[in-house]
Amino acid sequence: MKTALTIAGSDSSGGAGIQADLKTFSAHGVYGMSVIVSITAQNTQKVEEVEDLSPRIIGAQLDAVFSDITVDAVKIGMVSNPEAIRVIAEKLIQYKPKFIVLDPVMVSKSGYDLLQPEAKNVLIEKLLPLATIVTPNLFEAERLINNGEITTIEGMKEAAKQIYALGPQAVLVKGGHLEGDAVDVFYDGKQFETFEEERIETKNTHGTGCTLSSAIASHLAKGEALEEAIEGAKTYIQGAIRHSLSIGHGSGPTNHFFQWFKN
Ligand SMILES: Nc1ncnc2c1ncn2[C@@H]1O[C@H](COP(=O)(O)OP(=O)(O)OP(=O)(O)O)[C@@H](O)[C@H]1O
Ligand SMILES: Cc1ncc(COP(=O)(O)O)c(N)n1
Repeated sequence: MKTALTIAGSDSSGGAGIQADLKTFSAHGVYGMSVIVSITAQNTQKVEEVEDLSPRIIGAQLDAVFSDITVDAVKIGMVSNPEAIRVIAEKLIQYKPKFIVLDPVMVSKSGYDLLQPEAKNVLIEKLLPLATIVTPNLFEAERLINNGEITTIEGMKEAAKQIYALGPQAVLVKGGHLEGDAVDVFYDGKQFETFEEERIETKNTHGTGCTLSSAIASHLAKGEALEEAIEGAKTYIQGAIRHSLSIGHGSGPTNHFFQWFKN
């Protein structure tokens, strides 16, 4: 069985973060493992509190996994602070996993900062160059390049190019927050490709970015080429949003088992 590792924050409500990633890996038939960077007390309405784990225990989790198990793909989500980012980068350079999908999580859908402001430049410097692909949403893409608001597909293409110049092997700028269809723009330094699905009208989009990035990691772990992996992940996220769950009083989670259990 192929394996994937998520390095991210825990979401107590199970809709985003580590929990969404592990459910996504399972739904793809990939064996999931986790390195927890931070613990959030959150639900579908808000993030109440965040507590970061020490760089020491983050490093120890990474050593424990990589020293024993072959990791076919890594997904990185919420990394919270500069010290955590530094130890993650150091260990990834040491262990050299074949694929790294970096979701540069900055702010929760409910508006809480999940990346400390001073950590942004460390993420750019230390993690972007290690990424097989980085998957910012519009807000994150704007913050990565500090070049104004992105409001069009052309703007997403320009942003993808500028983010590519920061060192990742490829970029997928997600258009979930744009008007109209859900269009994501891919750039790998050679060509652009757009991945398009019909927009689904729902408030239940908690964890969509986490789900998409771990679905890409799952497909890469199974040996698919990058564009094929994105295509597969985009089909998956569409089903997971279409059958998303009205759990809680706020923005409900994606449904990872929609093939078997439609809500
Ligand atoms: N309402 C929707 N209908 C269809 N696809 C959507 C919808 N909202 C988001 N998507 C898709 O879901 C994926 C995640 O995009 P989004 O821009 O929401 O990421 P995100 O903001 O990082 O997510 P989150 O922070 O909630 O985890 C993208 O492929 C996007 O196109
Ligand atoms: C631990 C963790 N990681 C990521 C997100 C982003 O997801 P969303 O933007 O849907 O709130 C989150 N809320 N919590």
